[in-house]
Amino acid sequence: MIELSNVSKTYGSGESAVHALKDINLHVPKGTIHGVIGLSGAGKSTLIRCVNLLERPTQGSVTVDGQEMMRLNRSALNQARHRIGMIFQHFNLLTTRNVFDNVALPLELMGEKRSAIQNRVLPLLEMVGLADKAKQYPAQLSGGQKQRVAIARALASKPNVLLCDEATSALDPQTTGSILELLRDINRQLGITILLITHEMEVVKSICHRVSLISNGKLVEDAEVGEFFTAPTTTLGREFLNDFLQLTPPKELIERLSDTSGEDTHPVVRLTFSGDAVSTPLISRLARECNVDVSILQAKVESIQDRTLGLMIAELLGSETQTQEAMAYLQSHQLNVEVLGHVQRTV
Ligand SMILES: Nc1ncnc2c1ncn2[C@@H]1O[C@H](COP(=O)(O)OP(=O)(O)OP(=O)(O)O)[C@@H](O)[C@H]1O
Repeated sequence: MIELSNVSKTYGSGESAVHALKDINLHVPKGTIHGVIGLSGAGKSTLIRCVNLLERPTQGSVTVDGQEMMRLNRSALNQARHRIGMIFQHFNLLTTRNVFDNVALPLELMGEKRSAIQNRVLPLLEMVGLADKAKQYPAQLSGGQKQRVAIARALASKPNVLLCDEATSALDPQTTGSILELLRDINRQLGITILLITHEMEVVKSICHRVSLISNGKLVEDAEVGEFFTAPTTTLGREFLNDFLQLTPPKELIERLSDTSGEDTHPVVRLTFSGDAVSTPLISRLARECNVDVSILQAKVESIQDRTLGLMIAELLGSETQTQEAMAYLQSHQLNVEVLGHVQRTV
């Protein structure tokens, strides 16, 4: 449904040029929800705005629903944009128009008759749960309600793609949850393909089927959500995951950690495991087969879509050779083992 091929975007030129997107390839199949996550300044907004040509790529091609967007003339581009809805972090509602008239706006611009507008807007307001707010003005609404109006407005022209630019970033967690639920319903009931950008893993976990990680203008990971949460392939991906899971060693331990290993130290490791490994008694086997004791500092199990993810921070207690063997043993059982550092032996 959405295809970006070798898309690059450079702002400015010469010494002040900013290469916001570098050779991006992205495929979002029809009916799916695809998240693009990245740090501030990574290029997320630029990427999503290239889909409906609010930003024109410097290079590459953008295809939406079979139409090559950069080849369209002005009027064909306008037509194509009717099929691509968009919502924004700060809602972008017209403050002088009431809820009904905000939702009606795209239909008015398309030259629809008042009766057709009435027939379209009222069911949309029902759908987003704001049928009783039609006459209210944006200033009288909460953030979540404003975003619902923006969603209804984005759906007014019956798009088959919805672009969400940090749509929940200005909302509290509970309201975020209800907006994400609405987006999921829209995807399921209307079959609308959704491309969203976010810096929040929670958003990706809640509704996305697939996710791409963008860093410094490049797509560095592209995976099913369950795969990304259980086995990110880049350091940045792991950082996002660790921040999300809040699995960081206690402060006292961080202060004691050193990079240097030796016979008088033992390693502190972060273990991530999924699938069969979650239900396998690996820790007791480690004691039996490698003669290494495990002191668990933190542990949790998370459900990510259809997968279970286990996480643990632990000290491995044994000689240097034994702990090396233990780590190799864990890796051979598909655990991701990350050495956080080494602490002086106290036992
Ligand atoms: N109109 C512009 N002119 C010049 N540079 C720009 C413009 N828009 C964005 N940039 C630059 O392009 C890079 C990517 O910006 P972009 O807004 O796409 O990132 P982002 O990931 O959406 O960031 P954030 O999460 O902070 O919104 C940044 O270095 C930014 O300063």
